Amino acid sequence: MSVTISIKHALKKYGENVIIPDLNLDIKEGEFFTLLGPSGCGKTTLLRMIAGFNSIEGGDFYFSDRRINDLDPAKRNIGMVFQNYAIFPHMTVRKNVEFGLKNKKLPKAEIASKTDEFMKLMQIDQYADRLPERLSGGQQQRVALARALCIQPDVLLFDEPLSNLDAKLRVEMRTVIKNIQHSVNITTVYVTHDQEEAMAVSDRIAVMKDGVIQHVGTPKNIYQRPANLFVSTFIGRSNVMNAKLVVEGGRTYLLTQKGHRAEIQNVMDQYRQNQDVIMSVRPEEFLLTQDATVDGIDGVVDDCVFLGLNTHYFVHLDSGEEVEIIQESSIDSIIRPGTHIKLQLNTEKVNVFTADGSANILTGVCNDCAAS
Ligand SMILES: Nc1ncnc2c1ncn2[C@@H]1O[C@H](COP(=O)(O)OP(=O)(O)OP(=O)(O)O)[C@@H](O)[C@H]1O
Repeated sequence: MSVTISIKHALKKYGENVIIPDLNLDIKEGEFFTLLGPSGCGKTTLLRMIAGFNSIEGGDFYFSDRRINDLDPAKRNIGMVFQNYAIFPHMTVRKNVEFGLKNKKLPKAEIASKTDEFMKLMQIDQYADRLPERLSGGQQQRVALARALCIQPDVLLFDEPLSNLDAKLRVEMRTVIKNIQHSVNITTVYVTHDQEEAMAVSDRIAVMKDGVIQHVGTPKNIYQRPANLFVSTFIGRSNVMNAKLVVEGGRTYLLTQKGHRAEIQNVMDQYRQNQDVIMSVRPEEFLLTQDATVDGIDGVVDDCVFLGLNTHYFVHLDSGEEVEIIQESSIDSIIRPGTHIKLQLNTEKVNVFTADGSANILTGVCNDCAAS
């Protein structure tokens, strides 16, 4: 049976160092939930608190209605696939998979049938009698996954499970993990620092920094309406520029450094006032034209990189700012370095933050964090 995970006011310290000051989080039943953030932000620490391997200095952890703070890790019914939680090298694939079932002291026939079932599910049944050293990295992770799944856990925990694999296998294995998770529907917490991996597998993502959750939302919401400047620059690429918000006659405009003005509709009421802001634009969201009569931001192409489907332009704006623009490639319209161009802002696609970067001032930020 799958469970919800609820974390209320979690506090974690190592000695005097506060790693997680006050964290609140609600994970839904059957959800694929990812903790994403830069190295050292506390993802593994939080995962290990959920697993029961780390002490909890404050707060409450629940699996559904059951408080688990003092529950022994072995009694939490958790399946784990950790980067350094390697499968046993001296045991065959079959013995590795049946390990958890033996610990549960299930009848022999049930152990054999469940082991077969999960080796088949993970497509490793043909290697049942091999030792792990004769398997590829991807196959070894399939063994780890089969071992985690066959005990029918309430919760699955993954800590950077793909980081030892090469790029191609990482992409293949993340699809395997996502599909298996959806078919077994077990509440899953997945730790990674790779934002593309997080976007590819997750139902929802929590972006963390310094032990504090910055934004909880679907991959699409986090990408399109990041809650603050940190999230905007950590997830995907963003061009960040200084701008001013100008309110005139009931209308709101974004004024860029060289005086270009574009009307913006979706500013939250409490922020609708003249103020310095930071504007962030995804490289694919600029409209770039060579038409000098268009009302746009002036710049000169410094470099262009043709990458097949897309062409990347590096543009020097008259304000001194540098931006990257991605356009779909078209054989006859590659713009050469040195060309004067105009950039138009699609104000529905830009994000605008307070001058300190701490908040997105546009509507549409959906922060599902319990603490917010
Ligand atoms: N056993 C420990 N004793 C003291 N400090 C620790 C211990 N484990 C982790 N830390 C510190 O806690 C902070 C968070 O570490 P944690 O491993 O949770 O980060 P992370 O986000 O998972 O990073 P990474 O992606 O590099 O694994 C780091 O500053 C780390 O140095």
